[in-house]
Amino acid sequence: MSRIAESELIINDRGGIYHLDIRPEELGDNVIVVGDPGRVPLVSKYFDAIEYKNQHREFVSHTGRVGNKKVTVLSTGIGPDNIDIVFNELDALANINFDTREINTELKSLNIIRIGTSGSLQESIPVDSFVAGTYGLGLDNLIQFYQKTSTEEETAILNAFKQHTGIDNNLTPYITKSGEKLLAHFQEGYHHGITVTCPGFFGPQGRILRLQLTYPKLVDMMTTFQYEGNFISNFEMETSAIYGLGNLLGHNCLSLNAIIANRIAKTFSKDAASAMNKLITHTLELLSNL
Ligand SMILES: O=P(O)(O)O[C@H]1O[C@H](CO)[C@@H](O)[C@H]1O
Ligand SMILES: O=c1cc[nH]c(=O)[nH]1
Repeated sequence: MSRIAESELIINDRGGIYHLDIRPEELGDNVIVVGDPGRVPLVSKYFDAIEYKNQHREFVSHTGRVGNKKVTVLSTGIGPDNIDIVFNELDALANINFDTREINTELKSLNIIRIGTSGSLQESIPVDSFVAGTYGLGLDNLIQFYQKTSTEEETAILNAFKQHTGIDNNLTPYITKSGEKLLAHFQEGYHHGITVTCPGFFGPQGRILRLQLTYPKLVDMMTTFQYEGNFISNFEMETSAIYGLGNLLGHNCLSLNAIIANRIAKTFSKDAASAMNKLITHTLELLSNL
């Protein structure tokens, strides 16, 4: 097994990984990722005990116990580029020996659940409701840097999406299925649909303030997309990268989002904090019983 060099796997003075500043023994097998660093204590306040707290840049993490489960809640910041850092470093903590710098012979699969906020692309999915993403469809280009293979089902949905939207070669969308084992637990109380990930909040999500858009019809095209029972429920800025990298690395991933904006009804939640609190408590309850 070859040794990974100091420039590739960067370990700081206290034995923590470079960006996350977490040590291998400080990571739970169950990881909740949230975009907003301020959301980390809103999750960990429901832990039965907190054992570790770390912070470096936007990556705040608390690790503790929920029932008999060791759980880490970690903020990712915004966007697929941050997910590249978070997922490679989480996987290194789980699957690389920090003393020998070699990949472990037995690989660990983490349960990784995103608890995020999102915009709805269907009038029937109102603000303050919850979506569990069946697939992550990326309009970002992160996965193009990795050797990804796709299932026939993923390829068929992606081809139908490209045909329906008439998207040009400047965009290279990709799609990955959610972790089915986790999704099976998040049924009642959740809408299910494809979560689209955009590499921006404004232009890529069709918002116009002062700049005109290259793809002004993209939101409409996403709303009307249908393929063999699959449709696009919502969009945000991390899920495609979470499902894409999580799948390549062998982790079980699920993206849960509280809808705070409905882009079709043009409404915005009046109490997003309550919706988020409900999603957090429900997720922890289900996680503790997995
Ligand atoms: O609330 P979080 O988890 O950050 O998620 C959503 O909110 C941010 C944009 O406001 C993006 O990160 C988007 O994915
Ligand atoms: O519309 C929205 C709401 C939350 N997060 C997003 O990325 N978009």
